[in-house]
Amino acid sequence: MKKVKLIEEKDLTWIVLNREKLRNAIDVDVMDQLLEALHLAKINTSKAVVLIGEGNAAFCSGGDLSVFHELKTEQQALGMLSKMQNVLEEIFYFPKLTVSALNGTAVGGGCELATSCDLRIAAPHVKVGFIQGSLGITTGWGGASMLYERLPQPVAMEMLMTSRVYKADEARALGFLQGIILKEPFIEGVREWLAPYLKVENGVIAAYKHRFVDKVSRDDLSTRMKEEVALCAKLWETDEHHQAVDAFLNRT
Ligand SMILES: CCCC(=O)SCCNC(=O)CCNC(=O)[C@H](O)C(C)(C)COP(=O)(O)OP(=O)(O)OC[C@H]1O[C@@H](n2cnc3c(N)ncnc32)[C@H](O)[C@@H]1OP(=O)(O)O
Repeated sequence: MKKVKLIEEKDLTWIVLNREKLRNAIDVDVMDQLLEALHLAKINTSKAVVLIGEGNAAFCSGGDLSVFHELKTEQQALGMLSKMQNVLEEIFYFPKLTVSALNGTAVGGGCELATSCDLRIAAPHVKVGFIQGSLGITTGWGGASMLYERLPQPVAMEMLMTSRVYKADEARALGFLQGIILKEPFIEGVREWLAPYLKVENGVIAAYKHRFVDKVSRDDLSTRMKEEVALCAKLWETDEHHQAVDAFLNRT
């Protein structure tokens, strides 16, 4: 079974993280399959891409700790972190509208993934949090550099430094989320919320997207993300990080 599903419709391409039992955690296969799905979404005729997770418990629980826990050293971590940085960059500069539809909780790298999209919308039960700090690391996929592009600096700093987990309405008030989807089923609510964006032609969406990404130099953002990834890789090999992950994996 594919770990990432692609559903192509006329106006929307849905990219679905398909690991419900592991709360849609991201391993190396998911990274490869995300890139593949993005490539197909780029060349089809849809206007927007929606990232979503299977089930309603989690949008994405971040990196797959059951496998990434095997990465012990800075160098080992760097390879994995850089690979996902590349995926996030692809999404940030994607030539169509990109939306993270949070049908469940987004924590750690799951929040970084959501940040790479132009817009974030969520079901009311959802929680979001850059919890990396509580695991003795920082954002490792370049998510902080992107968050500083998306939110006012004090708000981004609060979310990152406190490692707090926010309820959906709190995240909406901070501006991290642009909408709360009350309608059920969630997917229908997402379609309804996005409908006004999809009334215009592809060229209009592409043009306005271009105006935004044009002002964020790719070289500059990429350099900042690489520095962020390298710093996270350093923290990755500390005892504090390994002990925190052990505690999660061995909880009773
Ligand atoms: C590498 C880049 C940086 C990062 O992403 S660091 C952040 C890593 N992520 C985390 O620490 C989040 C860990 N997960 C959680 O806090 C919770 O599972 C979460 C997402 C709030 C969902 O809670 P619940 O709905 O109560 O589900 P649960 O805890 O019982 O989990 C169900 C099964 O999924 C597993 N799982 C959840 N998140 C995972 C992850 N990131 N990697 C690997 N396995 C993960 C969890 O161990 C459990 O497995 P099992 O059913 O006990 O075998």
